[in-house]
Amino acid sequence: MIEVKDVTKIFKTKSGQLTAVDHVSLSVQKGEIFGIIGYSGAGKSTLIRLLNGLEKPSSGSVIVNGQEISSIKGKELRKARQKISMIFQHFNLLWSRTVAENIAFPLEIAGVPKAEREKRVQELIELVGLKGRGDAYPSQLSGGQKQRVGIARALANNPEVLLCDEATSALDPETTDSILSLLKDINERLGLTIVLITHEMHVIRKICHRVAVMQAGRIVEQGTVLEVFRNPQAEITKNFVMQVSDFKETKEAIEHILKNYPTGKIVKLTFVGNTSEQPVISYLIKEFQIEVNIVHGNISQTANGPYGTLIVQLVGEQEKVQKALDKLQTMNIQTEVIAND
Ligand SMILES: Nc1ncnc2c1ncn2[C@@H]1O[C@H](COP(=O)(O)OP(=O)(O)OP(=O)(O)O)[C@@H](O)[C@H]1O
Repeated sequence: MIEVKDVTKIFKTKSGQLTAVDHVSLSVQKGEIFGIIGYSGAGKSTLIRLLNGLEKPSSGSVIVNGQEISSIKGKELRKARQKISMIFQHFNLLWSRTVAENIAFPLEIAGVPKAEREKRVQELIELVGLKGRGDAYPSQLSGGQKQRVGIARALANNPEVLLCDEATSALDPETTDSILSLLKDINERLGLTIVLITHEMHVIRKICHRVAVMQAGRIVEQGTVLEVFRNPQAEITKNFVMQVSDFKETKEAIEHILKNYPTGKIVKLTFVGNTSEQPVISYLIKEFQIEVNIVHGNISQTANGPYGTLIVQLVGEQEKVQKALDKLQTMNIQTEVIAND
């Protein structure tokens, strides 16, 4: 659905040339939710603007829905853009228009007749959960409701792709979750391809199928969300994964247990998919006659399935502890020894 091939974007600034996007390649499948995560200045906004032709690459090509967005312009580009919608962090609503009139706006531009427009607006209002609020003005809505209007407006012309530029960054955590659920629901119901940019790993974990991590204009890592969570490679990715893993608590818990139980091995176990539901602890105790103390545990749901980490202290004869670790590997549970006695 989307092919970004070796794209570089260089801006000319007063202080010289600035490479915002640096030899980026990625592909997004139809119906997928693809997340791009990075800190401020990583080049995410520039990359997403390249996807709808708001920016032109300095080199490389961008193909969306079979059309080379990077080389078309004028009327042809405007037409292609109707199928590539976007929602924004600050919603970008028209403040003097009602909810219904905001949603109708892209339909007016596309020349849809009035009766058809009104019908479509009502459908969209219901789809995003704003029934009864059609006559309200944006200033009368909460942040979450404003973003729902943004989503309805973006869906008006039945796009193939929805681009989300930090769409939940201005919202509180609960509202963020409700907007993410709405996006996931729309993705599933309409088969809409979604590309989102964010600096929050929570957003990636909650709805994305695949993720690319961006740093200084480059993609330093990409893969399924489950794989990246389980086995982050780059330092920056490890930091992002830590955002959602209560690491501080874990560190304190490990220090506490090391002080109180200075024997045994402290091991981090990582489970994915079905392995997260196996009765591992009781199995280890029974099978290897070792003591297993739980230090910390956490299971998260991702769009690719559950993923969990468990930090345990294993105490017992060294040989038995080693056998238990070997066995865990064969059960597709990743083990990492954090501290030895
Ligand atoms: N039109 C422009 N002209 C000059 N420099 C630009 C332009 N747009 C972006 N940049 C620069 O390109 C780099 C990447 O910016 P970009 O906005 O794409 O990053 P980002 O990851 O989206 O960060 P943020 O979330 O802060 O917007 C930054 O150094 C920025 O200053």
